[in-house]
Parts: sequence; structure tokens; C-alpha cells
Amino acid sequence: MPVNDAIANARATTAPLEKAALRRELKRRRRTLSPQAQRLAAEKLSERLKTLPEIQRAQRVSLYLPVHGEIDPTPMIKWFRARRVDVYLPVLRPLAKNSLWFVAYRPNTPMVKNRFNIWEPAPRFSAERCNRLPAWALDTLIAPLVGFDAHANRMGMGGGFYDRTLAFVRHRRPAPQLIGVAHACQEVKALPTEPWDIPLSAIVTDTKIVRP
Ligand SMILES: Nc1nc2c(c(=O)[nH]1)N(C=O)[C@@H](CNc1ccc(C(=O)N[C@@H](CCC(=O)O)C(=O)O)cc1)CN2
Ligand SMILES: Nc1ncnc2c1ncn2[C@@H]1O[C@H](COP(=O)(O)OP(=O)(O)OP(=O)(O)O)[C@@H](O)[C@H]1O
Repeated sequence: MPVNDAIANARATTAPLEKAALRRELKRRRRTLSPQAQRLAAEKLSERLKTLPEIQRAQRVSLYLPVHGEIDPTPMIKWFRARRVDVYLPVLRPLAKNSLWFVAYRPNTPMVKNRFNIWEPAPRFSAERCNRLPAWALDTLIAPLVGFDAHANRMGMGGGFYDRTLAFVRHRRPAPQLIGVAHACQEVKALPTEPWDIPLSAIVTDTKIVRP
């Protein structure tokens, strides 16, 4: 099936192959945005994020450093720091498969590239317990999406990193709020849902806010 039909028809029954094709197409879409479109999208995203109660109330938030055309949440960093909100970055956990912990991102945090070529706090810094938090200790997570739909279903990179890291929210309260962010062009008609999907509080794009 051509990829565009796969996108139009994506349903709860989507086969793994179609899901992979859909993921590829959505990644391609965001990569082809111009630097100017990216800057504008980042600005508009920040404007919207600042209006969310989940963001306004948070004292400890995580965001990410964008790669491959991901929408850029980093203009929020200055705003958070001005409000004395602690900012954390996801770091690939050593020894735990496809799982994250969250390490303080301060002006002096030493950074290295991880195996996906994404900048993250250096291992010797992350190893210090005082510099990191488990996901349950965050108020709000801002997570990158590859795709989403109008029901706030999400598709990520396919590693299950956020789903695994947040699996505890099913039996632990209060749970952190999960905010997915993406470019408007990453919306599809309907996405397949998986039993392990962790529900989002909201999805924010450069043009709108979607609540489940
Ligand atoms: N900026 C950013 N940081 C993040 C994530 C993310 O999606 N984006 N993650 C969310 O889980 C975690 C890392 N997870 C990842 C999972 C898979 C791939 C991956 O498959 N990368 C491909 C190429 C990417 C592409 O084709 O667009 C690779 O390296 O071959 C990368 C990161 C934590 N940090
Ligand atoms: N809680 C979990 N425990 C174990 N495996 C999990 C869990 N959550 C997800 N997975 C596994 O992770 C893999 C990727 O899932 P999926 O395709 O839904 O990724 P995704 O939507 O890109 O998620 P993410 O954005 O979290 O990376 C699946 O093979 C799934 O079995």
C-alpha cells in the first residue's frame, strides 16, 4: 500500500510494517521543514506551552534537545530558568533497556553525544544522584512525537523509551503530566493504539492544543 494511503487508513489494526512506513514518512515530513519554518514553529510552540496549567504549575520539568527536524522546545528553557523551575533532560539509562532517567540541565552541565548522536548530560555528571531524578519525581514531561491524531494518540521513535520509563504511572499517584509536542504536519487521521501506550495530558503543536 502506498505510504499516503497507509496514513489515511491508519487504524487500530495497523500492521507493524505499515506502522514502520508511517513512522518513516512522518520523520521525513519534519526533516524537510526549512530552518525558518523551524524557528517560527519553535516560537509558536513556546507561546502555546506557556498557557498550559501543567506547565505553569510545574517546578520540575523535562524537555529534550531536538534532532532531525523535531520541533524545538528549547526557547522554554530561558522562561523556566527565569521562574526558578528546574529543567531536566532525558538520559539513556545505562544497564536498563530502552529506559530513561532525567538529569539536571544547568548552564554548567557537561554534555556528551549519546549513541543516537543526541547531546545529553555526561555520564560522570549523571552518575551523581543529586543531579538526577527518576521520572516519577518530575511534575511535567515535554516529549517529542513522531506522529499524533485528534484523540491525542501518539507515535514515538519506536524504542518505547517514554512508555517504558512511565509504565509506573498505571499504579502510582500523583503521576507526572506528559505533554507531547510535534509540528502540525505530523498529525494523521488515526493512529493505532498499543496496550502499553501511556496517555498524554495534551499535545501541543505550532498551531493548536489537542486534549484527549
Ligand atoms: N531529541 C530527542 N531526544 C530523545 C528522544 C527523542 O525522541 N528525541 N527519545 C525518545 O525516545 C529518547 C531517545 N530515544 C531514541 C530512540 C530512537 C532513536 C532512533 O531510532 N534514531 C535513529 C535515527 C533517527 C531518525 O531516523 O530520525 C538512529 O539513530 O538511527 C533515537 C532516539 C531520549 N532522548
Ligand atoms: N512498559 C513497557 N515494558 C516493556 N516494553 C515496552 C513497554 N512499553 C513499550 N514497550 C515496547 O517498546 C516497543 C516500542 O513501542 P512503540 O512502537 O509503541 O514505541 P513508541 O510509540 O515510539 O514509544 P516511545 O515514544 O515511548 O519510544 C514495543 O516493542 C513495545 O513492546
